[in-house]
Amino acid sequence: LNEERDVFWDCLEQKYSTEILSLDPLIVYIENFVSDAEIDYVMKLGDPLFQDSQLFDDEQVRTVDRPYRSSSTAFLPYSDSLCQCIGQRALKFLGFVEHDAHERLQLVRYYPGQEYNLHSDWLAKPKISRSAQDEGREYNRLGSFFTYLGGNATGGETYFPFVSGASLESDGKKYAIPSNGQGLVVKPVKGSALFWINLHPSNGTGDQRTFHAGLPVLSGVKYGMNVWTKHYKSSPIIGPYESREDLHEGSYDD
Ligand SMILES: O=C(O)CCC(=O)C(=O)O
Ligand SMILES: [Fe+2]
Repeated sequence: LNEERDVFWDCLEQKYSTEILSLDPLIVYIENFVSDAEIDYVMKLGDPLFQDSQLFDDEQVRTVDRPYRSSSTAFLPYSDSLCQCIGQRALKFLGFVEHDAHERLQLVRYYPGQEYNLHSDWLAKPKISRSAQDEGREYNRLGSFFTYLGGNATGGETYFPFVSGASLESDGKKYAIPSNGQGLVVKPVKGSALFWINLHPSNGTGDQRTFHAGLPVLSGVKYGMNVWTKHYKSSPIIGPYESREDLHEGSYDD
């Protein structure tokens, strides 16, 4: 039944390319962040695990809030070898930015009419980690990697209303200025990812300008994948950064 789970992936180097869409807050477009084979695999892995997407309320309790967030979510097992490769790829991307650990990978799925209204990925109160290696430590979500996994959706762009728009030279295939002229919309192109920094580097508080939405899917289905990286309270956000190797194993379940 679960034969996919027994596949062991060696971490292959993935050749991706990057473009900066916004410097402050930092938003980077990453083309080819995951391969088609990786997408096929995580979609099969996640397929039986989808449940109604949840939100955190003010007390950090998970709740379902439709229609605010009407999609489905599948948490992927941290122990899976490909999930670990993708997680390490994300952490390596961070370079001199704190990259001790990330939350469990999660898939999101939107059917027509489904959306995720305006929200921040950072949390108003720090989260308390429940993972084995950093249990009890307070953290917030420093980096967001949102990867588009395909599904032939129309609509379903990711919308940042408070970020300066894309260059007028952009052809609109990857990202564009929305029709109202305000902000940035990024199209769900299979294999591409959007990376941004959620917290103010100076003090670790949430950056309001990173509020964003997953716009309603008009037709087809949209799949995405979240990888959120952690900033521990009282750690420096920007290096020179020496990562703690002992934290690289077994971080999951947040
Ligand atoms: O669906 C999107 O385009 C964005 C999803 C998102 O922001 C999230 O899952 O936190
Ligand atoms: Fe988000």
